Amino acid sequence: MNIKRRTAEPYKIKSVETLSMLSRTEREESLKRAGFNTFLIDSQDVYIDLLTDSGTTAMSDAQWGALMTGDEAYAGSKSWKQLEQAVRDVYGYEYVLPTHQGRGAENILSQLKIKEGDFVPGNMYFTTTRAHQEMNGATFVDIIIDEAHDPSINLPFKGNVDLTKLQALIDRVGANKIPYVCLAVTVNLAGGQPVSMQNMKDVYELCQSYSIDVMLDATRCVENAYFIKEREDGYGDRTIASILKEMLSYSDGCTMSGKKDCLVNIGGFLAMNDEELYIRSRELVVVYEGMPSYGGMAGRDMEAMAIGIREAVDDHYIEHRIGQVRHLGQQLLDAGIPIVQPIGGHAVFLDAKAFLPHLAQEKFPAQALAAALYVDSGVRSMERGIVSAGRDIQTGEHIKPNLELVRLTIPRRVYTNNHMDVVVDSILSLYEKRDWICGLKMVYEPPTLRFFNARFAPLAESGKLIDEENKVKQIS
Ligand SMILES: Cc1ncc(COP(=O)(O)O)c(C=O)c1O
Ligand SMILES: N[C@@H](Cc1ccc(O)cc1)C(=O)O
Repeated sequence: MNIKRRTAEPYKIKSVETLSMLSRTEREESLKRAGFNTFLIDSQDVYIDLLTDSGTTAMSDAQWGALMTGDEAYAGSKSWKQLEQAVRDVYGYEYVLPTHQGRGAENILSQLKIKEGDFVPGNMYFTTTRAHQEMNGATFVDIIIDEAHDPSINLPFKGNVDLTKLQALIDRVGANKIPYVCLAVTVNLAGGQPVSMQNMKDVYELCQSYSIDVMLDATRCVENAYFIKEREDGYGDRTIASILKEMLSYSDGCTMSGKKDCLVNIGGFLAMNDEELYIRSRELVVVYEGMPSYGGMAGRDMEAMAIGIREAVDDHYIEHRIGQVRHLGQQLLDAGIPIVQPIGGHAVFLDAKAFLPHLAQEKFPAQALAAALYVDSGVRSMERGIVSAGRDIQTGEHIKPNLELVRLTIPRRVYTNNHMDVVVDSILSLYEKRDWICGLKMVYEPPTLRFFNARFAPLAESGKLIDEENKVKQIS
């Protein structure tokens, strides 16, 4: 008999947190209070929280144990030494500075490197990263391959940079107007898509020939390493740790949100090999974050992060992590639900344009779908479409991204595959009722990073987001 052997979690559960299970009416009320924005729903009203994989990790017993050993000294904390050493060992950069989270590092890097009128190329934008670049006077330029903007194209390395786009930008504006290339591994908004080792090498070589730095957004770099092991020739027998080290060697430094691939609930860092940049960054760390020996983190947080950095490169951990995301995504694909392909590293992304073709993009289909999913089952997801893209800084018009997505983001080591199955069932049932889901109008719009706090209302006259009783087919 040909038995397909299954695998299970490479950990067992030592402590549990009870989930709240509201009635549908209670969820409808909660959503209304939240202005139909899943960011504004109280977490106690959520059953399965797939809003983000950021800071939502379950820590290991070793990490919890280490909290007690945290050195809370204002200066020279020994916990900082542990963290610094872990970054040096696992990531390979010479200089490290702690920050309270990823955007703390983005702030410092952008302030130091960007001058008014500069251009920062990147493989698709990320909200906070672009906000810091723009606040410092730069224009973000997207240099990701075109295919990344099409949810249905299946490519192994859909996060790759199009080198002709990078070369064209250098030719157009000149290398001296490009302070650095911001290379994300993986690419969050493209669907958690990886960059190949070859592409990282090529970008680095091209940049070196023009003395342009390559600064990684290393937030999900371990997930990227896994895809290289799985998909790129010559890496199948290598450890994740060695692939990761090689990846980062094709860069001059990185910003890191420790809340993802460092397996902790808070923290981040800025790392680099250039001593001069390090000294200047240290000056800003004391202004914005705290002493360079804690940077906004408690000593106990740094102890936990030092351990998380090493745990994340365990081959069994990462194989299960990516496997769980696929467990969710593959069932949706098999059932014909439109999702971004291939399935990425940290999340499954529903293609809201294809799910709700009756809603024009100005009616916020991804926002409406995320809200409808919450009503259906208490599963919280996140809009990643026109609301997240914001407005063009020049024209003030909505930026209309090709990708209008709902992100189902899987926290690390938190949920079981049974939870994933519940999510699948809810999405399948919603797909059957999709015609009855109406669009939204934005009734409050904050000026920056609007998706966090914006408020919406249903466009349907009934005021109902899903009119199941009357089965009213919604048209745009
Ligand atoms: C790709 C990427 N870069 C940067 C950040 C910023 O990190 P943080 O949330 O820790 O500030 C995030 C998440 O916010 C992210 O997903
Ligand atoms: N980086 C986290 C938290 C976050 C969410 C949305 C943002 O636009 C910014 C930050 C995430 O991607 O989930």
